[in-house]
Order: sequence, then structure tokens, then C-alpha cells
Amino acid sequence: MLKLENISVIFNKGTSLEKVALEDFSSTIQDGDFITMLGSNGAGKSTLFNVITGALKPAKGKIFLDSEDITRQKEHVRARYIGRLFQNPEHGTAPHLTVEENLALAYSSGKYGKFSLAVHKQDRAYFQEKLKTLDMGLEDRLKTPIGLLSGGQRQAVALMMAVLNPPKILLLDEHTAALDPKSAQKILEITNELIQKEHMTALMITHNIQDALDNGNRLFILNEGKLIQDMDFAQKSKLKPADILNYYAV
Ligand SMILES: Nc1ncnc2c1ncn2[C@@H]1O[C@H](COP(=O)(O)OP(=O)(O)OP(=O)(O)O)[C@@H](O)[C@H]1O
Repeated sequence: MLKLENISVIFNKGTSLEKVALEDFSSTIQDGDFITMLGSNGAGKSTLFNVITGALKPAKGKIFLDSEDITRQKEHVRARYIGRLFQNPEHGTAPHLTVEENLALAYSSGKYGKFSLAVHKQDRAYFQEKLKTLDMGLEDRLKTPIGLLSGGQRQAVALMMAVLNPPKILLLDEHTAALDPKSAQKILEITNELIQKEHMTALMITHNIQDALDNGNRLFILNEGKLIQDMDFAQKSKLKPADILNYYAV
């Protein structure tokens, strides 16, 4: 369980550029929840992710993981149980390193406690087996520099890197937005499969209303730093994209 209690984030406090990015944000996220998140540009969605990962310290409020207060816990410590994927598949992968070296980097940090490019024989077999489940032929591209892959292929590897040591919490920050519709659909399918198989708790930011309605068991809508809607599966299942538009800032 991840509990956010009265979280506020204020940028440039006390200056003419002061911006309240999150205001008294509270929510309890249950284990196994897959929450899709919508909201206007600047609503505070990425800020919320930054608070969860520890990249940003809130001005006010507390975060609990189960019963542990992690508000002051450093980002690198939280990285052991939080995975994050970004819009741009280039973010989080090293273009000049091969597919297997990128996977080794991600895997070694969790398994051996330090980053290493060395690809152990048994790990190579494990990477191949994992890539095969993507059904994109990537198991035959282990020696290809990742920068030579297409955006969709690269995002699939990035997703695999994020879950090689399955995190408790997976944060998806518009991770299909830069992909063509077919690749985006494929990555979403794989995302759903991995979340279920590894029993992860996930939050997914998207600007695609249909994707927000079709995926997950819960929907957050943010506006001006506040959680203005928190819908369960039954509530969101009744909605059509047009209904959601009413919640956007004009
Ligand atoms: N480092 C920062 N310094 C100052 N202001 C910031 C900073 N980061 C975010 N903001 C501001 O905080 C507000 C929330 O930004 P945030 O990136 O969380 O929005 P978002 O909902 O993710 O938007 P988008 O959909 O455009 O990605 C915005 O007004 C943004 O300009």
C-alpha cells in the first residue's frame, strides 16, 4: 500500500514565479492497483511521480509505503522498489550499448547490487527468454546497439529493463505517447501482461482518454495540483471519452 497524505509541492516559493504544483494531495493506492491518470498540461501528474520516486521532496505532507514513512527516503533507495518509464524511449536506455548490455545494466543493479555491463552466460539466456515473451523478435537482437532499434522496439526493451527485477511500483509517464498507434497498442498489451504477471502496483499517465478508460482498475483525474476525480473500475467503465472532457480545465 502506498499512502500519500496531504502532499503539497510549491516551485519558486515566495517569488513572482511561485507555482503550487500539488496542493494537499491525498490518496491511498492499494497493492495491485493499476491507476490511469489524466489531466490538463501542468495539472501536476509528473510532479506526483517525482514525489513518489523521491526526485522531489514535498513542502508538506507524508508518504508511506505500507506502514513505513518514506517521505525522507532518498531516490536511489526507492529506485530498488520503484520502476519508471518515460515518454521518450531514449530516456533510460544507453544508445551505444547493445540490447544485452542495457539489460545487464538494469539487471545487475538489482541482482548484484552494482551496475555492470558484463553479461553473464546464464543472464544472457534469461534475457533471451524474457525478450521472447515480447514476441517482437528482439531475442535475436541482443548484440544490436539499442540506438539502432525502432522507437517501439526500444520502448519494449526499456519496459523489460524496468521489470527485470520486478519493482513493487511501476510508474508509466506517457510511455506510449511517442509511438505509432500499432506499436503503442503492443506496448500497452505487454504492459498489462507484465503488471498482472509480476503483481505490480502501477500508475500510468496518459493524454489518451480511451487508453485511460480501457486500462487499469482505477482512474485519477488531476486539475491544478488537485485530485478532482478518483474513480473505481465500475465508475470508469460507465464513462465515454466525451464525459471525461468536462473535467479538463478550459
Ligand atoms: N522544476 C520546476 N520548476 C518550476 N515549475 C515547475 C517545475 N516542474 C514543474 N513545474 C510546474 O508545475 C506544474 C505542474 O507540472 P507537471 O509537469 O507536474 O504537470 P503535468 O500534469 O505532468 O503536465 P503535462 O501533461 O504537460 O506533462 C506546471 O505548472 C509546471 O510548469
